[in-house]
Amino acid sequence: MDIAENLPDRDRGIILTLDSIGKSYPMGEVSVEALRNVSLSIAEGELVVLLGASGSGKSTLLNIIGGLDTPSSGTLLFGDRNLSTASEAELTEYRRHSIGFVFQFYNLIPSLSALENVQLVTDIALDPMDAVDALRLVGLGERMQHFPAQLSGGEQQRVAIARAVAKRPRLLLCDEPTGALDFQTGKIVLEVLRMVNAELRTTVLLITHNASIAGMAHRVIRMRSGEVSEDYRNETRLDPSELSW
Ligand SMILES: Nc1ncnc2c1ncn2[C@@H]1O[C@H](COP(=O)(O)OP(=O)(O)OP(=O)(O)O)[C@@H](O)[C@H]1O
Repeated sequence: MDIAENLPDRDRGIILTLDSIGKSYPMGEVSVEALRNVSLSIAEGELVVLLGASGSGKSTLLNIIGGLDTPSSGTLLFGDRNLSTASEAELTEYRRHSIGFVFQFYNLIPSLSALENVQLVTDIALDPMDAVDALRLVGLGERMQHFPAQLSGGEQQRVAIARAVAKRPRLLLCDEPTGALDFQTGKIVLEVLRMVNAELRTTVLLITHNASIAGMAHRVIRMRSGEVSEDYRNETRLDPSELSW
C-alpha cells in the first residue's frame, strides 16, 4: 500500500523509517522486552494515531523516535540520518531542532505567562515562529499574558502545543495529549493538532489508548505486546468534532 496516498504531492517523502526496532530493559536476572521487531515508515505530512493498551510499548516507541531513548536493536532513520548510531550530542540537537513534544501533563513553567513559556523555546530555536503567532494559531491570542494557573487544562495544553510547534519541528510527538482532559476539551485540543498538521504540514504522531481518536488519523498503527499488530489508513477521516468516547 502507498502510505502517502491521499497526501499532497510535496508531502510524499518518508520522514521516519524503523527497521526491526527492539527495546529490552534489564530487570535483575530477566529483561522486559518492551518492543519487538517493530518495522514501519511514516510519510512526511501524515497524521498517525498509534493505539495500544497500557504496557503495549507506545511510550517506549515514542521515546525512541523522539531521541529520548535508544533502541536495543534495529535501525531508526530520520530522513536519511541514522539515529540508532547517533551520539548524545547529535540526539540533543535532533530533539532541539526537529522534534516537538506534547505530553499528557503540560509541563508549563508556573511562574511564566503563556507567552513567556513559548518564548523560552523561540529564544533558542534556529528558525522559530513568532511566539505571539504560535499562540494565535492555537486560539489563545487573547490569553497570552495569563499564567498557567489562570488557564483551564485545555488552554494549558494549547500553550504546550504552541510551544512545541513554535520552533517549526518537522515531527510533532504527542503522548496521550488529551489524557488529562474531559471529552469536550479533549476534542478542542485534537482540533488544534489536526489544524497544525493541515496548515503547517507538520507530521504528527499521536499516541493514545483511546481508540475513538483513531478516526481523525490518516493512518492508524496498533501495538500489542511490543509489536505492531495492525497498520491501516482511514478511507474517510473524521473531524475531531465528530469523535465521541
Ligand atoms: N524504564 C523501564 N524499565 C523497565 N521496564 C520498562 C521501562 N519502561 C517501560 N517498561 C516496560 O515496557 C513495557 C512497555 O511500556 P510502555 O510504557 O512503552 O507502554 P505504553 O503502551 O506506553 O503504556 P501506557 O499506556 O500505560 O503508558 C511495559 O511492560 C513496561 O513495564
